[in-house]
Amino acid sequence: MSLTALLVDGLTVRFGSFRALDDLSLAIDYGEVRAIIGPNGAGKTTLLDVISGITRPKQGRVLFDGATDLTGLSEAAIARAGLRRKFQKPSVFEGLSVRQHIVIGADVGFRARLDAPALEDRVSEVLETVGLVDQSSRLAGELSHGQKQWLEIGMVLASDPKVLMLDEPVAGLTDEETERTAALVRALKRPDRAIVVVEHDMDFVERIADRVTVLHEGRTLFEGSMDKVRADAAVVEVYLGR
Ligand SMILES: Nc1ncnc2c1ncn2[C@@H]1O[C@H](COP(=O)(O)OP(=O)(O)OP(=O)(O)O)[C@@H](O)[C@H]1O
Repeated sequence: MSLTALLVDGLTVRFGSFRALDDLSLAIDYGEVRAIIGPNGAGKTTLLDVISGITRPKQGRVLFDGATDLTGLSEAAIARAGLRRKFQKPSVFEGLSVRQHIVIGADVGFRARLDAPALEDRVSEVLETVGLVDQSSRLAGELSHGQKQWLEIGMVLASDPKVLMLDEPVAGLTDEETERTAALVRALKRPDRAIVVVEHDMDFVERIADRVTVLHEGRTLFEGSMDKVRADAAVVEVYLGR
């Protein structure tokens, strides 16, 4: 295993003549929680779209685990390699139970198929981690917005991802739900996993991120701890000061 989980190398994505990503390079290590922040249109979602195989770059590549170039692979192949994403909008199956969701996540996701007892253990462990044990037989459609977010995190977690991407995990959550989500994200940290979080809630980012990358106009404006990010004049100018 390489120390670097994701090496983003000279990525350029164009929509017409507009560069959503402009020769962007950055590295994300195993063991860290990395927040990607920046103003609307900075390219955060586009970056996740390239990593997860939804958008093809015009130039550049994304190396996973020091060896695999993701930019030529399908979304399914990238997911199978262990890179998983929770999208911004919750999209649970309203008529399936919480438990069934986690089984689906474990079953379709697990790189080595689990036998029945191992699957059972995995599902129980994930329900415990995301705090939904008491809700396990409820229908997903009956859950609160926060619980739906945790359920979706549970689904991706069930596949034991090497790279976990969370797109705005606390948008629309109450303060208490946001706090619980921060504790959850910290609990998902592992030496053999990289966690990448796109978020606009700076207090949340401060609580979860080991390092923060600030994007602006498709490029890295600043990278460092949240303390340093808050103190950087250029970041305050284009984003935090607004
Ligand atoms: N399919 C597309 N076609 C044309 N333009 C696009 C497309 N997808 C994104 N863009 C543009 O690329 C730019 C970067 O968008 P992106 O969604 O990556 O920004 P973001 O940093 O995630 O913003 P936000 O915080 O608002 O989610 C935006 O100006 C957006 O309008």
